[in-house]
Formats: sequence, C-alpha cells, structure tokens
Amino acid sequence: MTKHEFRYASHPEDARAYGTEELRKHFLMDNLFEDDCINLTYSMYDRYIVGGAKPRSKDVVLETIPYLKSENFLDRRELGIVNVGGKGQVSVDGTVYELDKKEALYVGKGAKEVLFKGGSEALFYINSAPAHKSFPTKKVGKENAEVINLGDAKYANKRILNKLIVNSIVETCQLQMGITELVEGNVWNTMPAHTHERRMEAYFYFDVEEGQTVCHFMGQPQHTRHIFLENNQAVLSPEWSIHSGSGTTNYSFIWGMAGENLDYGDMDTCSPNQLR
Ligand SMILES: O=C(O)C(=O)C[C@H](O)C(=O)CO
Ligand SMILES: [Zn+2]
Repeated sequence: MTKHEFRYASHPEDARAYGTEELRKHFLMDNLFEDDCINLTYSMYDRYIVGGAKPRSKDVVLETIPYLKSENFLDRRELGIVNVGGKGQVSVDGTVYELDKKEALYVGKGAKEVLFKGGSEALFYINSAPAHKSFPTKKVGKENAEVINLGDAKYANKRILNKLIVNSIVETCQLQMGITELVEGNVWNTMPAHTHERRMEAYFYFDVEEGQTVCHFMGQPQHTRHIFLENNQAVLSPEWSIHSGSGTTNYSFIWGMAGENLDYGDMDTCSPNQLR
C-alpha cells in the first residue's frame, strides 16, 4: 500500500513566525517507515517526494499517487533509493537488485514497476523528482561511491561524505543523493552551513543511537530555527534555508536534492559567526 501526504512551500518571511508545532508540521517527516507500506510526502519544493518503504511480510509495490495524475509513479519522474536497514531486494520491471545497507539504486523515468521485496529487515529511503528524460536504472554500491573526508575533530565536525547518486557516477535529470557519516566523537554536520537557492534539499537522519537526538538547524542564515529529530526521520530544506545539525551523539544522514542544476559544489557558504 502506498500512502501519501502533501506539503505546500513556505515563504521565508512567513516561516520566521512559525513556532515549534508549525515548523514540525511543515518541514518534519516523522513517519517514513510502516510495516508493509510505502509512506510518501509530496512537497512543493521542486515537487520533490520523500518517503520510505518497509516491506516485511509481503512485497510492496510503488503505486502512483493522485498528485502525479500519471498511470505509473515513474511516468514523468526519477527515483533514488538508499537501503538503511538489513540486506534487501528491489525489483525494477522484473530485474532484481540486491542492496546492502548504505547502497543505492537509481531508477530512471519510464520504469513501470518498482517492487520492494518482503521477508527481510531492509528499510528503503526514497527520494523522487520530476524528470524530462529517461536514464538507465543503476545500482550504486559502496565501491562506486565518491568518498570525501570533511571537517576536523577540533570543530566536532569530522565526517565522511559518500556521493552516491551524483552525475559523475550516474546520469540523472535533477536528483542528487548521498550519505554523510559523522565520525565518533563528532556531532556537527554541514558546518560551516550553506544555502543554495538553485536547489531544495531533504535530510534523513539515521543510525542515531536510541535515546539520543539530532538538533537540525534551518531558516535563512540571519533567522535560524531548529527542529529536533529522532532516528529515521527526515526534514525538508527549502531553497532559502540552511540545513545543518548537531547531535547528542554521532549519526549518519542522507542528503537528497533537486532543482536548477546538478552542481554539488554550488553552495553559498556562511561562516559560523554570520549565523543568527
Ligand atoms: O556534511 C555535509 O557537509 C553534507 O553532507 C552537506 C550536504 O551534502 C549538502 O548540504 C549538499 O548541498
Ligand atoms: Zn546543501
């Protein structure tokens, strides 16, 4: 069963007035994984879809949702999947792909059936963006990732960034996805923070130790707000917003984005002491 929610986009000046509940209502996605379901949030930020598939006692098929007005989910879209649970399988039009934890699958526009195989402990995190062209479906294993070491233990932000679905590895129309892993003893991601008016972004936090939390910072650099996230929760980052976080432990997160360009390095960075 494929369930869906809808989120409008917010003007940054309106978002400044949001309190805790409104911030959570508009930006947080806290119910991604439900047994034998696919839970999707369709956002008006670049019409990006964020979701999760948790097949357990049966196979689960990605169904079209009313906002698409298309016969199949991928008639006019592309899809990125990252497994954050135990080893699992995804079948695309009958071809089966094995995904270990932290491995990704890109599915191009035009695929008719995406099926998440039941009977495993897999948890599939999903991002999707509109697509104008069909690129081949491709698995991106750990060995294919582009790995970058970032940060410094002195600033508590030492982390390993794994580019997975980026155009140097797999051709896509808009979608870019990857995993950043905080090294033990480090807690700050994406600090110095940045915005990119050309692209929206979504962050999904996982491998957060039980009982711990991540404080995600958002908002315009001069008007920041925060949302606390638990394990396996995601947050939308509008094009005008920073997206950075600090945990009470180290953790990992998946970043995914879409918009005007495919240039990962296109960021407007702000130094920590410029933030308000
Ligand atoms: O740790 C980081 O820094 C990131 O992972 C940054 C994200 O990849 C990002 O925000 C890309 O725009
Ligand atoms: Zn970013």
